[in-house]
Amino acid sequence: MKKGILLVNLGSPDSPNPKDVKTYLDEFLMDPRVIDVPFWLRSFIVRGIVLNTRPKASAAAYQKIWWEEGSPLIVISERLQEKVQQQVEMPVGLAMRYGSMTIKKGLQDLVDKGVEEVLLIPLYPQFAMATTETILVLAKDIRKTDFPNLKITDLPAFYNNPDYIEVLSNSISRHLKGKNIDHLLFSYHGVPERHIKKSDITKSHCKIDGSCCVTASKAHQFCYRHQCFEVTRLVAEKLQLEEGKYSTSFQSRLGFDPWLQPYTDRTIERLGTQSVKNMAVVTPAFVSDCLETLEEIAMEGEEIFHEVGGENFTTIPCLNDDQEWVDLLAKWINTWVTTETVTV
Ligand SMILES: C=CC1=C(C)c2cc3[nH]c(cc4nc(cc5[nH]c(cc1n2)c(C)c5CCC(=O)O)C(CCC(=O)O)=C4C)c(C)c3C=C
Ligand SMILES: [Fe+2]
Ligand SMILES: [Fe+2]
Repeated sequence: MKKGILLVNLGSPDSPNPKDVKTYLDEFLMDPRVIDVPFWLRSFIVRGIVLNTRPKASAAAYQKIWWEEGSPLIVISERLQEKVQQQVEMPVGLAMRYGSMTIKKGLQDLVDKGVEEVLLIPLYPQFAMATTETILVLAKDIRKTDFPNLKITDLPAFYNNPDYIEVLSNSISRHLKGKNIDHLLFSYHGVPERHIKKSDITKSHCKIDGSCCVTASKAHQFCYRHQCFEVTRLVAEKLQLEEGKYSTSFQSRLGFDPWLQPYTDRTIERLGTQSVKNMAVVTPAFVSDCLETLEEIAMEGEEIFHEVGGENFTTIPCLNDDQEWVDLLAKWINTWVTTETVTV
């Protein structure tokens, strides 16, 4: 069977103009795994409220980070795709969950090249229903309706894979070389607390208290919160970070429901106020730089830090098309080719 790879990332608007941003946000926020309330309520919230104001504000933010070649997230994902393609002997495609580069087109391109078996790689280290799950569910629906003979296997969340932790740790070390950092903040994209409870396969483990995420449970296979704290713990161990000199927070909350805490903006403010002068932020929920890293952290985060007296603020780039990251993806792909299984 001829094999192929489909890398899948989140997606971006076609342009940073309010009209394109609105189209993109409509598709994104109407996804029942992103805003997980009944359709009528989601329509009311998204189409009746959010889309009346947010596209203009989001477009202004996108305009600050947009590159000549396009959206950073898309351009970086394309660079990654090209580099992975150079390392493996089967077609490597790229698709986005939202926007014009659809999963259907990505699968069609592979099928047109004679591919019969696809390894789908969601470009997220941690599992979340708003990211990995929505990709897998959509890909399976598309397979059923359009490509019934195509075999699809997916790469599971790789948050605790030792090679991934090493690549991430090496990248952090490289970007902090020669810098004197008082505090390293691991900032992950937030999700509503409700999402964590919904993904709990035991239905009783995740209480989002101080202990559930550090108490072993099979719920952790799908617990975004646990997986984020694990990345921090494993990287801190690898880099021998001193207790108290690093912490975890969650960014990009939207709406009024409780989201995972502590919140990144308040954490940066607190650290700056508590006399941290030199801080760095790493964002391991994203493998490609995007609006959330380039604007929310590198611009807004830095501004908050300086306002409260902080001096040096370093935003560590995502893995992007880092050669060690490319090599690791190629290693996972080649393992799948030779063993027919994917375990990370
Ligand atoms: C209820 C809303 C949202 C949930 C839940 C959510 C989860 C989530 N998102 C990412 C990764 C990215 N999100 C990005 C942008 C973005 N996210 C939301 C909302 C939710 N995300 C919105 C409305 C937006 C658009 C921008 C804005 O208006 O604020 C991006 C950047 C995309 C880009 O084009 O650069 C990424 C990447 C993860 C990993 C995640 C859950 C774990
Ligand atoms: Fe998001
Ligand atoms: Fe947990």
